[in-house]
Amino acid sequence: MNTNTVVSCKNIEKRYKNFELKVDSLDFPKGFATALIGENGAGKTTLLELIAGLRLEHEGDISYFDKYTESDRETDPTVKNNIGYTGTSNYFVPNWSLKQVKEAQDMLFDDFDGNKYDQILNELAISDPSKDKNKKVSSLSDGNKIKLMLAGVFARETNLLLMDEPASPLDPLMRDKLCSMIREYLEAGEGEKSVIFSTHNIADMENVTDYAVIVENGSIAEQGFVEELKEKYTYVKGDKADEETAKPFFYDMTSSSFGFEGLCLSENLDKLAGLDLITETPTLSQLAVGIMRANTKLTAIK
Ligand SMILES: Nc1ncnc2c1ncn2[C@@H]1O[C@H](COP(=O)(O)OP(=O)(O)OP(=O)(O)O)[C@@H](O)[C@H]1O
Repeated sequence: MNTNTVVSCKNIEKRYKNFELKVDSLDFPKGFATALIGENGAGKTTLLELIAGLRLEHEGDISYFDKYTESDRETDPTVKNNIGYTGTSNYFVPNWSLKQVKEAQDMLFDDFDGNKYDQILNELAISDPSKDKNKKVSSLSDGNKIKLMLAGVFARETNLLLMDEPASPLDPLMRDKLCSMIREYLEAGEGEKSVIFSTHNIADMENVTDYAVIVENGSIAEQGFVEELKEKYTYVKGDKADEETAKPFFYDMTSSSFGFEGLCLSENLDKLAGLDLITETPTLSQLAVGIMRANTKLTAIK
């Protein structure tokens, strides 16, 4: 698929004492929702924060909207104003009232739409703006603090949303609502708006994930449009008797006393001809877990 790029990462290296993120080339498609998926400590937050400009020191280059550099992101307000970011922890002052949170965002962002913000807070069932304006941020639950940040970014006129695990603290209904909000945001952008989010809630976010990037041990283990990945890999199940014959042609296999199952590269399926197997299109969860397990450095998981 030929697509434009909203964020392009080239030769990125970010080192900590016990960790290195190394990304040779990663282009996030413009007009789509991309999910960053990977085990704990894989480097998803590090990558998102490098893109958001919250961690500045690194090697390599990140470009935005096909033309802007990282230095443009810092100096040109049109770039910064075009990007919304939500992190895993609340960035509003705990002692602020909801009224102060709204005023601060109104002051910080020219494109902040107060009416839209109130409407989103209402839809997210966090507050009735006419009654709750004196409620303190600190009195909100973790999920409601995340909703406050989500309302803030969705109430702005941006072309790129970066969201670090937005679904984690949300209940299932609100995850569904978040998916709708992301879909509506993309549709309103008519190909110009993009979303990049990290998630461990793969099944809940599957229907809003167009492109997936699987991050493992600081590098990109796999990436692609979900529909293309579902063609590249096939989910295969078989009986115990065929396990040893099939194993060399599996990308990732788990076995029990009854049989085996796992991901196979579709191009290898002909090598399994003659075995009594069930083949299925993998779900995004099956794809992600299989790819994560095949690439993890945690031997206990293998
Ligand atoms: N400021 C820091 N100093 C040292 N090491 C760090 C720092 N920030 C992150 N790391 C390390 O970098 C690695 C990647 O962390 P990161 O938060 O990016 O992972 P993640 O994929 O977002 O994990 P999770 O799914 O648990 O949120 C971890 O080993 C972490 O300990």
